[in-house]
Amino acid sequence: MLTPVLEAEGLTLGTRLRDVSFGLGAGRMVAVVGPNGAGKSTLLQVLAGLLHGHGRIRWQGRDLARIPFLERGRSLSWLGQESHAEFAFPVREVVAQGRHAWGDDGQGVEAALDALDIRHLEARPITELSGGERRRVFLARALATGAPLQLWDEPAANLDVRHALEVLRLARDLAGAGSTLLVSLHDLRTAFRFDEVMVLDQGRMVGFGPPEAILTPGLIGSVFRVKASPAQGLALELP
Ligand SMILES: Nc1ncnc2c1ncn2[C@@H]1O[C@H](COP(=O)(O)OP(=O)(O)OP(=O)(O)O)[C@@H](O)[C@H]1O
Repeated sequence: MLTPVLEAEGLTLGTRLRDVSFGLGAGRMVAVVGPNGAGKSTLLQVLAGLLHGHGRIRWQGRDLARIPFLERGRSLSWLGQESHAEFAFPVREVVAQGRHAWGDDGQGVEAALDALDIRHLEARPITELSGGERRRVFLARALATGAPLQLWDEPAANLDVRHALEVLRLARDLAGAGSTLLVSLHDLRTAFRFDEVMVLDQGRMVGFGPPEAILTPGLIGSVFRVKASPAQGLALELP
């Protein structure tokens, strides 16, 4: 097995996260699933250094908490669950904020505007966009960081079917270029398109591995309390 680039050991935060340990390889696309309140957002925020619990996090073998602030900003990017915007910055400026840790050099901003299909919105105040448009702006900001570790909390929330598929393709392209992605989501069928899936339930990790091995009808039944059948559902693809 490849040496993990991100290692978590015994992550604990009250009852929200209980003794969660795992290792993620470079270029892996990992889905985090679990019922409401399972701890998905909490885990991503702990990894991003926004919440502080117990346990250890190592990035490329180094204690993440000891990596200097700007270097951490270049290494990891966090996309929060909410797409609320407080201030009326133009879209382009919000995307460019992703370059803060690089001295606001503006690199990658053009590519991010195109990748998230928001170039036509670049001069608009972010406060005057729809929920899905705002989501794409924040995703573009995360992308512009160029960070090799992307932590995305429900990135496709509010996105139409086409843009949701594009985000999935973008994630795959990033992983193909060597980035590691940890992405929380609710759609279990989408989770099958990831390399690995991590299942959280009441703060505990109850499964981690290839989706086919983990998302069995038995596990889905016990964690989500729904009956799952292995039959294929509606399949949607980009043209
Ligand atoms: N600010 C907070 N203070 C205390 N407890 C919180 C806070 N935010 C969330 N929680 C609790 O932590 C637990 C995990 O919440 P979290 O947001 O991580 O779940 P989630 O899996 O992301 O859920 P969802 O699918 O609803 O987004 C829940 O029991 C929740 O009530």
